Amino acid sequence: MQIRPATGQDLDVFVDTLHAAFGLFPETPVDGGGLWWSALETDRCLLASTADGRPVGTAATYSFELTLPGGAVVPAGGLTAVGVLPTHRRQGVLSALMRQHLADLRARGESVAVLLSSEAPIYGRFGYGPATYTSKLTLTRGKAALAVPRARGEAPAPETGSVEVVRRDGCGDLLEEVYDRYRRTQPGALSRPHRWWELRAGQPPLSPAPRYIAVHRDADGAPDGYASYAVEAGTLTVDEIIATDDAVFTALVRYVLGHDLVSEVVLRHVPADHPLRWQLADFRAAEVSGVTDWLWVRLLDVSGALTARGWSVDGELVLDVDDPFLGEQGRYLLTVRDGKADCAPTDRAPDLSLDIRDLGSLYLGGTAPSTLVRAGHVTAHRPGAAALADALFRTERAPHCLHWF
Ligand SMILES: CC(=O)SCCNC(=O)CCNC(=O)[C@H](O)C(C)(C)COP(=O)(O)OP(=O)(O)OC[C@H]1O[C@@H](n2cnc3c(N)ncnc32)[C@H](O)[C@@H]1OP(=O)(O)O
Repeated sequence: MQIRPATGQDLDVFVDTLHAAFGLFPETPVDGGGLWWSALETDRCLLASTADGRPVGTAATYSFELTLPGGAVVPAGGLTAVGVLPTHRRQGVLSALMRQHLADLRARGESVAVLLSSEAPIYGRFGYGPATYTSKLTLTRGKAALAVPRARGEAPAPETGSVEVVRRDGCGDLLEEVYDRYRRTQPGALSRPHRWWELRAGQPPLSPAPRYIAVHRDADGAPDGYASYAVEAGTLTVDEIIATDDAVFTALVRYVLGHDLVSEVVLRHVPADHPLRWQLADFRAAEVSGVTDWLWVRLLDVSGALTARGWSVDGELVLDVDDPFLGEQGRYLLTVRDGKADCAPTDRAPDLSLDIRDLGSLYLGGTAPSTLVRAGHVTAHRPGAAALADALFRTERAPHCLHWF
């Protein structure tokens, strides 16, 4: 078997091989991912072939940026389009593709790798762990009134913004601009490269599927949020609400809840810790379902990655990190002062021992170290070590990613 980078001439073969691996036909419905393959970066596609040149496996990488806790934005190679023909499975084709993929990322200096996993058991062995989570909220419209805010102290700011409804095709660059502003403030969010918007590649509102867009504007008329939605058989389904602050999110929820001839509003992709349920007059008017992992993270440079993110409390922690797939092992002293970390090799006794996949799960603050200690994945070597790690890794808001790739 050989692994080689694809060329522009290989694109049809690449896409055909991938579709055969999934048992799909190339006419992917627009709602299922739009013209996803048109956004592939050919120079970051890998083809695995048999000795006689027959293609049997594929993998591709997107050049994303990932927002970290603290607001830093770093390059992150997004693995996608992984497929091995049913006739060649469980013979090590994916393992060979992964070795090449991770080596390519390191050669480019990317210290964080990400993916969305079709099946949860596949990628842990390659060092990836689930790092962000998402859920679906179903609101029974008749019960789901928003309550009057009841915080003491300052009166809530009066709503000065406005909402305008446009069709997706009439939005121009507005969605791209608003999304880009939002993703820079949301840990766990990925960039959506300009090509994706240009080519209408991805799930709605990127895809050509028809959608209405409720655009929120601030008091000066500048767009600061949107909701992409469609109504069918009395259910209004929101693909995504992108809001540059919580008040804009609430205003867009108020808009969709006010839609006539709708009995149910479904919000796809709501972060696990979202305050919306607390804003309803009836806490049970929102049913949470489909809670699932979304973005998986793999670190390729432990020190580089840990020093890139921001931290909210001071402290010191010694981490013993094992990376079985790459055959690496390291012990690091993480020292956090004033929001920044220093991370250096050490021979001090470890506080926690963990696999690189677990560090990927902790990295964005979406998984508590104590949860993985209790699950038996991470070893805490002294009392209080897990609580200290919880305090260090915790972020003010859960990381969240709603980009599909
Ligand atoms: C980021 C993305 O693109 S996600 C999309 C992934 N693709 C798909 O789901 C399409 C359908 N599935 C496939 O094409 C293939 O089954 C793949 C790509 C998941 C796996 O490819 P293979 O070449 O069979 O994997 P490979 O032989 O390298 O397996 C390595 C190890 O992972 C295990 N493994 C591979 N796939 C799975 C799976 N779906 N579930 C559980 N274990 C798995 C193998 O058993 C093997 O374990 P071992 O080392 O203990 O023997």
